[in-house]
Amino acid sequence: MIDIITSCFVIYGFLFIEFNMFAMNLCIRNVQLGSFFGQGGNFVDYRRVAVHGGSGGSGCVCFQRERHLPRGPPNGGNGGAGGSVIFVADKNESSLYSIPSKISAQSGTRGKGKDMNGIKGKDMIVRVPVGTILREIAPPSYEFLNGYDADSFISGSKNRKKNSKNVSEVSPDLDLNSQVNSKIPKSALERMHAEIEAERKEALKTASLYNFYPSKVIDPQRTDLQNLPEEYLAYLHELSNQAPLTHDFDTDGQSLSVAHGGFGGYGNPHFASSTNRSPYIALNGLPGQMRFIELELKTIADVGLVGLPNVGKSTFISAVTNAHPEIANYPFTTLNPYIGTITLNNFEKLTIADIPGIVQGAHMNKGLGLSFLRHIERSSILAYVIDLSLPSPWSQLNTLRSELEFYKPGLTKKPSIVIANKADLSLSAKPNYLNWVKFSDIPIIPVSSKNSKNLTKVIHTLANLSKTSKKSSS
Ligand SMILES: Nc1nc2c(ncn2[C@@H]2O[C@H](COP(=O)(O)OP(=O)(O)OP(=O)(O)O)[C@@H](O)[C@H]2O)c(=O)[nH]1
Ligand SMILES: [Mg+2]
Repeated sequence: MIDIITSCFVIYGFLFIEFNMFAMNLCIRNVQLGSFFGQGGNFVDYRRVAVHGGSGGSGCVCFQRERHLPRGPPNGGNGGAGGSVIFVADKNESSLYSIPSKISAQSGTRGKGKDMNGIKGKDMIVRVPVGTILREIAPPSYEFLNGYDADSFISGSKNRKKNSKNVSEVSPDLDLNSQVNSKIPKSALERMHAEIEAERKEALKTASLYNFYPSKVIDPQRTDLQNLPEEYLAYLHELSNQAPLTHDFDTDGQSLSVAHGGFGGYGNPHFASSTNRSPYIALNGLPGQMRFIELELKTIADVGLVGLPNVGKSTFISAVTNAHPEIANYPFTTLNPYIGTITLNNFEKLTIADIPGIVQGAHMNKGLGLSFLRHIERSSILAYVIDLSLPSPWSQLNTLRSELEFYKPGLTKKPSIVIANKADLSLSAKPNYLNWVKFSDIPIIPVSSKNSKNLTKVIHTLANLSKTSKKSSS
């Protein structure tokens, strides 16, 4: 049991410092991200966050005292539990921009006399867009930060630093023994002193879970110190053995408690027994869970529009849905994804995602790179928007397909169509189309998004494809 307690405190002591450093580091990163996304509004689709449940309040040591009752029964209240950090998927959110880099829930307050229990800490509710994927990551390492020395924060933290890369890698037994063994001196007397010191430290660690009445001296030999309540031990065990978390917030209203609040300590009535009717001990509250997570927003739309820059993707989505991204005659007008919705004749909804343009070599970070493809990765249908007025328009499709395959092999296997846009623009548009349909392996629909020509045909085709893919997946 002492091992569990020791490991908890070692891990949590260190993680607390990691937690603050992590948040500090993210502040630096966010400034950089902010300037990048400054041009395209407040859109952020990736965040790393440190999450901390509130600590539990301590139990109280107190006795009923009245004029006629000089030695009354114990009446110290229990500490309030810490609040939890709860993530909720919200369809009204569209970006991770407002998620802070460090999220903590409120701590519980301590218990008071007259059986007054502490107040439970408030839960912290964090709203994330539907389509957010949450993954737990290892606590970060800060060796790259100049001048940061973990040892200056915790005395004797060398072993912890070595084991800090992954919580699950930390073995409490190993850690403790290596600390003790490394200090074993040579002479018998010194060895005995070291053993006594190690025992005393262990006893104090156990004792640190307790809240003693101030005038009482801590006696590490007390056997009642070992009788910790089951639920308290279960929580300590949970803290040191928490399983890594992954979650996909794919429906509106879905919620997940990411960091539980700490256990509130019991007041002294909990320790009253037939042999000890005036217990002078209570339990301290326990720290809340701590996790380091990454959030990645992968939009969930039925149809993903993919195309080179300036081919008319935004013009198309503006013409058929309620979304109105900026349209202009230069490349990279759109810098963030936009989601538009069409209500079909049967009142079903079809969502379409418009993303920034992709250029040849985007997988080598040309243009805006390929990271925006995460927003069409989960679409069941792909619609390639092609500028039909340019010579050999099919080469645009080849470029797009090869870039999509670079991003995620097999992505182009989804049901697809070509929206051959700007069919009104040049005389070559018609012959281009007639040549292409002869060998194309996917349907091509010539349209003019600007003049709203032939758009109903596109909507019907997309609606049918969506219906078939929904049927085959159910
Ligand atoms: N003639 C004609 N022009 C079009 C058509 N569709 C779009 N355009 C024009 O093409 C230009 C680019 O349109 P956008 O919708 O901004 O293109 P985009 O693909 O979203 O561009 P990026 O966001 O930069 O990737 C604008 O000047 C539009 O008016 C069309 O069907 N016919
Ligand atoms: Mg655009």
